[in-house]
Amino acid sequence: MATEASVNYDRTKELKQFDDTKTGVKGLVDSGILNVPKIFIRPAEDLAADELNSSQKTIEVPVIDLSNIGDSIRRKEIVNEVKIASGEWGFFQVINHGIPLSVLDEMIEGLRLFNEQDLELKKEMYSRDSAKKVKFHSNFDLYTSKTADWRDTLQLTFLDSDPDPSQMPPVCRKSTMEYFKHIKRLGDALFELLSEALGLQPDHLNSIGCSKGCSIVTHYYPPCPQPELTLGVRKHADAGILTVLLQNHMGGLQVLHDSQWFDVHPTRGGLVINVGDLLQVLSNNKFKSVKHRAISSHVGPRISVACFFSGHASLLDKPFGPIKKLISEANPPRYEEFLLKEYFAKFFASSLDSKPPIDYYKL
Ligand SMILES: O=C(O)CCC(=O)C(=O)O
Ligand SMILES: [Fe+2]
Repeated sequence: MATEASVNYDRTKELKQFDDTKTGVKGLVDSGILNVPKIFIRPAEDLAADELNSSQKTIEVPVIDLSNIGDSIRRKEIVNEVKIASGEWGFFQVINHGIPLSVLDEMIEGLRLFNEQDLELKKEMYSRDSAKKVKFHSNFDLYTSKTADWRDTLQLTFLDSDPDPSQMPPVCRKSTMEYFKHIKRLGDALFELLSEALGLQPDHLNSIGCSKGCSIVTHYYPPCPQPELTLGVRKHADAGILTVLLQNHMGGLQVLHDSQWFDVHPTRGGLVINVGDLLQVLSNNKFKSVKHRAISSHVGPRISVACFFSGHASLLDKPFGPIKKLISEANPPRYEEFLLKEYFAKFFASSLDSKPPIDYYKL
């Protein structure tokens, strides 16, 4: 039954008003709001589901130490840990991955400066233009989702080239270029481990272009006056191949495991790795792409940097599906082949809370 409040609520108008400010969630917080606007409030059934999914946890998201990865005995152990974590959790953290702490800290600091700079400067970069490789906005799916998330995003997409420094916001240009260089190298190393964990040659995933082409999507989660009513990011699985995530010390990321939410505790110097839907497809369900979310908090900001490896742009027109070597009579394909171009078109036309595009290709 429509209540007086719902009759008087013009969601589209409120979304547009928020979008037109071009200053995102941080702009709202800076204006001194004390209540979360309705466009961000989660439906009552979502809030109730949280009660069911919270209980005492005695296990933790796996942490994998990559030191001595060149040692053949240690490497076998690491590959085995990656195999178990990718198959059971779809999530793990890596430590001693070779990226200096200063590079991680400077990346986070550059983003803090970007988000906390003069609002007028940020406004100039605010855009929803899909052709723009570098843009700032809040909620890529603002107009298609049921609930907006309490976060702002600076997105840097490079599917067919390396980043162009001249396109980067000056305040975080140097730190982002440096981070990108390191993350590409780590991506290659992770895809080698994942290939081995699937029983393939180490270069298999890299040779099909998995580590080429990535988007660096950075998030700024301002403090929230009523964190119990909204989320930093709704429950979703990542649509790409693999995500490497750097988070600051605030915490808030949670992963759904055995129908329960587990915190992914920030580990100093650690990076969170998660299997995306496309790696679940490539692995023919040997690896799991799992749902995760970020909760909001009275304190902040929380800052995170997701590097989405989604394959080189040249893969967009080629058939994509489970790796042939992983298919047998006993292990038939779980997905039909599809074009990544169509897959991503579906993803960008929908919202994080709608049917994931891989569901269209399940056999
Ligand atoms: O900020 C985080 O910790 C999670 C971000 C995330 O899941 C995403 O951007 O897909
Ligand atoms: Fe995600």
